[in-house]
Amino acid sequence: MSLEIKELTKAYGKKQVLQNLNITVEQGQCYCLLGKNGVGKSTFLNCILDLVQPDSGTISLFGQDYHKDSLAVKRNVGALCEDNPLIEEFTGLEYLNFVAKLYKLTAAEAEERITSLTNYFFTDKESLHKNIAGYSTGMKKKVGIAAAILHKPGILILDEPFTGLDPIAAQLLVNLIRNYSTPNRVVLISSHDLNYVEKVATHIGVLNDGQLMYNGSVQEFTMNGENLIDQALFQLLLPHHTTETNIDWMLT
Ligand SMILES: Nc1ncnc2c1ncn2[C@@H]1O[C@H](COP(=O)(O)OP(=O)(O)OP(=O)(O)O)[C@@H](O)[C@H]1O
Repeated sequence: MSLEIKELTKAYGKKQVLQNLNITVEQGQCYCLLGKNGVGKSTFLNCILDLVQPDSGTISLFGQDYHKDSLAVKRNVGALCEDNPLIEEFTGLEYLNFVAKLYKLTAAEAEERITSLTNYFFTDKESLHKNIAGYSTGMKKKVGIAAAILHKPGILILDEPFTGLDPIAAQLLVNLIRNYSTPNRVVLISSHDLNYVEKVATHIGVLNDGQLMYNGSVQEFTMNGENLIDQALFQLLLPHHTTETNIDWMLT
């Protein structure tokens, strides 16, 4: 068992966001968490990353939990957070080298991995010598993704990884995620980009009202490919969606 979340509960003030969530993601799986805006996907991922303190519940990664040895757990996790915090005064290369040092990569490892990842994602190498502050959203995202996998973490957590990427970069990321999902690793993604989710997910979780409305394989979710993921998701969520306001004024 690789990533095991039991009875996870989180409220912000009176707003109950997660209620007794139970999720297990096994090695080799790419688990994609779906759900409407504000349903708690980032909160859930941030609890796993120890960035948000849950009210109750346990989180165990490869049998270890944060209470026993938080550094050992964090060494084995790579993350792209939704707000993708980088050090904007650094150039892209400086930032990636800084992250490589944090993870104690050797100079040779850092050189090899940073060169290959930047060659993979960036056609404009010049930009990597410029400050991140001047990067576009997509360029920042590529740096954030490269930083997340530089140390080859056993658990890779990506919050909205496709948002802001151009179609070519998004397809490169699809290929990278597929290659990264080896039988000994866990990949956990939150995304609204169902076309890309379709290409990488082995398992799906649908969060709604603090709980999982679906938690299982893609095959079962799509009825062995009879539905696309977006059709299956609409069927699940639309009955729970109310539109109280009409917008007919726009028609005239
Ligand atoms: N630090 C915070 N303090 C108070 N409320 C918060 C905080 N962070 C998130 N929330 C609230 O918790 C709920 C879940 O937010 P969260 O960002 O986890 O949702 P999400 O599913 O990731 O949304 P989206 O798909 O729009 O990114 C929202 O109602 C949000 O307003």
